[in-house]
Amino acid sequence: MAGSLHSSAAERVGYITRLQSFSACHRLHSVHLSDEENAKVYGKCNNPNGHGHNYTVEVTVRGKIDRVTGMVMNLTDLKRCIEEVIMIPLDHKNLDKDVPYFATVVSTTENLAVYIWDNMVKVLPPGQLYEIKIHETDKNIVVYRGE
Ligand SMILES: Nc1nc2c(c(=O)[nH]1)N=C([C@H](O)[C@H](O)COP(=O)(O)OP(=O)(O)OP(=O)(O)O)CN2
Ligand SMILES: [Zn+2]
Repeated sequence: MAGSLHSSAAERVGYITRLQSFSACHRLHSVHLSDEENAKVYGKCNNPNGHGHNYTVEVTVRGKIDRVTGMVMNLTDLKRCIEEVIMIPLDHKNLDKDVPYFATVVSTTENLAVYIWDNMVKVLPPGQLYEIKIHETDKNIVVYRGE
């Protein structure tokens, strides 16, 4: 088809997403703030006893749909990456105490998305990671695209 965006020679781009749920506890507390400031900024989420979430992460990869395989990437490979980057270090963990990154970085969902992004790019083919979306609760959702 002459002039078509998707002539037979063109490559099509697709987005594939895999969902992964995990459970973890945390406390919102910044090392850059006093105890009083922490209590004021984070309220109940600064309670020293912490609290838990059942997080759901959406990992989206963008890439050319390979003509031969029909895939952007094999979802089985993405599943392996998610196991390594999300499940092993984060599931059933205390984010602040068990994950060294969060010793000095406050464990907000924004920072959790950055942590997952930074580690996911290390195990995925270059330039393929498109988006990390985290559902912290049914109502609280964070998106990070590496900016
Ligand atoms: N910008 C951010 N704000 C807040 C974060 C965060 O990660 N980024 N996190 C929290 C708390 O950790 C916690 O997630 C809040 O939980 P909660 O208020 O219970 O969640 P809901 O709003 O969904 O609950 P409802 O009380 O039913 O509305 C706080 N802020
Ligand atoms: Zn929380």
